[in-house]
Amino acid sequence: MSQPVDCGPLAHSTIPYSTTPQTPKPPHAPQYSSPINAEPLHRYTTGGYHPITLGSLLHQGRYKILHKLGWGGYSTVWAARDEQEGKYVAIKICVAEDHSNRGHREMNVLKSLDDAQHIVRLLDHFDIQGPNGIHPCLVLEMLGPSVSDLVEGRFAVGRLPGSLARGVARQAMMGLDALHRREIAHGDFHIRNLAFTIPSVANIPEDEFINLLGKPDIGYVRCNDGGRLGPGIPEYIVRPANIHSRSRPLSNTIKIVDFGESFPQNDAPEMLHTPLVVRAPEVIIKDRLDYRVDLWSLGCMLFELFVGQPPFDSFLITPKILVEQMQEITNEALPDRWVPLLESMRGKDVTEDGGPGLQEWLEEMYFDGERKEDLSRDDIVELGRIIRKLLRFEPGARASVEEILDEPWFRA
Ligand SMILES: Nc1ncnc2c1ncn2[C@@H]1O[C@H](COP(=O)(O)OP(=O)(O)OP(=O)(O)O)[C@@H](O)[C@H]1O
Repeated sequence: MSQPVDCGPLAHSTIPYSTTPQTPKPPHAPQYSSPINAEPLHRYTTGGYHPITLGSLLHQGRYKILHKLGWGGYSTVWAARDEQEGKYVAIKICVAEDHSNRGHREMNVLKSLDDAQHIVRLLDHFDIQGPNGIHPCLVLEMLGPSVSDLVEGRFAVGRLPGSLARGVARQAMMGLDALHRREIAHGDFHIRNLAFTIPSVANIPEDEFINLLGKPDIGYVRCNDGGRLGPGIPEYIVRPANIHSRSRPLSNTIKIVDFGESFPQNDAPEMLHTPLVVRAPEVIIKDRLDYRVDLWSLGCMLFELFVGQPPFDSFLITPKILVEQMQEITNEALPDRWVPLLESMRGKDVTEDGGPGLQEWLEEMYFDGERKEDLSRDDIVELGRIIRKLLRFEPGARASVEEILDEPWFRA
């Protein structure tokens, strides 16, 4: 009898872009609560997040924490003033797991990409020791909202105008091409990991900078049984700054962020935590991985950038159904070596109802009659042809980023 295949973290299959904390949520009632809903409090534990307060000084007093910019499954990210250089930066304080391999991996990759265009700049790095362990800290250039935050915050139609989408796609591909030329894979390539740059805030006074981000909104943490907070628990949770509000000027430049899943070509991991909607089929099937996982994700990203939603639906789906959806949309047979692996996966079969192919699906989604359409049918046909070159099951059959960048449609 065939063995079921462990398909990795399925917990986030219900939410398209959720992150994957490595420590499972405790089964019992939460011990702590805060009126501000941000990073999960149960992750403030040994190996988890570092508790921090506004005004803290890090790295021998060089960086002063002023606001929170965001959080992910592996870090909290803070706006800080570099007192030495008189400028504002983002500090990504990673979790302390295994002395955070992920944080160090991200740091090493960014160090090797110092001169690459469309990649977030690493300005400095250091470790801090706290009650939950030793945390790698990455000092990054401060960026603005992600592409998806911008769409949510400023484009009621749920997608970018076609010309902006084309510019974003081109820049994302230039950044990815720079990575691939250095034989590095991103491993987590999607529109949430593309962020717009912001106009320089280098020389403004601290109170003006805080005004720009909005006064921090904090919610005190309390112990649900009325007891005292443990040593690794923060005094309060800060609501991330709303940097995508309409009033703030933005540039048209984007950069790729979040290199925590990146890997060099000669040291591929066995598993990646890319969100299920953009996860390459070889990751789901558990075949060998290499940088070409990014090419599949790029195909999904292009679809989502122009259409406003990803091509595959991962809502309450099993990996097996997702691969079957991929087969339907790409209209491709699975590589022979994957067939037994797919068969052995848990999950019920879908009925053979012959759903739409990629081109049909793209047109149906783009010309849905509800959203502004500023690209022509010819544009969408071209886009479909390009995406088709990326959404190929065999990694070796996928077009390189360079080839896609060279497409006349992207050079127009
Ligand atoms: N350089 C930056 N400038 C401004 N904000 C940033 C920057 N880097 C990260 N952020 C904010 O912090 C959030 C978390 O960052 P990031 O995705 O890198 O963390 P992570 O812990 O690796 O997350 P994930 O679980 O998504 O892998 C981002 O969604 C973004 O809102």
